Amino acid sequence: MKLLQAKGIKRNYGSLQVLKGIDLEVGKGEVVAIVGPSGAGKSTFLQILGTLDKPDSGEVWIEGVNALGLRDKELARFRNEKIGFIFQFHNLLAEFTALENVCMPGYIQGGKKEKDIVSRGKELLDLLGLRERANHLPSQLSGGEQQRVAVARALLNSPAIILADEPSGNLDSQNALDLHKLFFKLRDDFGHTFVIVTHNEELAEMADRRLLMQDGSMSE
Ligand SMILES: Nc1ncnc2c1ncn2[C@@H]1O[C@H](COP(=O)(O)OP(=O)(O)OP(=O)(O)O)[C@@H](O)[C@H]1O
Repeated sequence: MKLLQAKGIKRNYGSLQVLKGIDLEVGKGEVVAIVGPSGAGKSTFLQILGTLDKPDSGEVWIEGVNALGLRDKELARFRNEKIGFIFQFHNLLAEFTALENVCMPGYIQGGKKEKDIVSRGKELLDLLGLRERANHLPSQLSGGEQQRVAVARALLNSPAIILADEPSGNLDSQNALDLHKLFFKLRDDFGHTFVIVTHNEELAEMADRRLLMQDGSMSE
């Protein structure tokens, strides 16, 4: 059983056929990059994989669960537990510290002890070289640090898969390279699995698979 399976994903916006029946299988510990021209539907596809958007037809299976078959509340819980998201703009909450932002998916999940959530949050900040930044607000962090906080947040619940949409799109080349290396370290050391939409060719070349999205279809 593959960790993630998307089958026959179709999505239209009005008369525009953005996704024309896309299949994708991702195994545990794989790093998959999706590239393609602007407007090709990469973000739309990633949103569907992340269960944030529903396709017009098709299926998304994660760890053997038919995600689109879940009801709203179950789906929200499943998403928070199984999927980590990293966006181009980190989307950190401005009024919360780095540590509080990282812990947020743990609080949302419910049923976890605050002490355990905080210790996991601190462990992740340590791992990502942000120990000294735990009590800083996002505005007090550099762009690279903010994005590493977002990575730590994505990892808090030890998700099955991490979906990243242009994660280095807002970073200078050195910070981008550092972030890319971090993804591979997280894969090598902990077996994390990534699907990354990117315009960054260097990252796409580093990935185990580079998929091209074009004209509503995807090819290797
Ligand atoms: N909510 C929406 N309503 C109508 N059309 C949309 C909507 N969202 C996306 N589209 C259209 O669907 C197409 C695919 O958009 P999408 O953002 O998935 O592309 P992309 O490949 O991620 O592009 P980019 O590389 O520029 O981010 C585009 O033509 C876009 O205009």
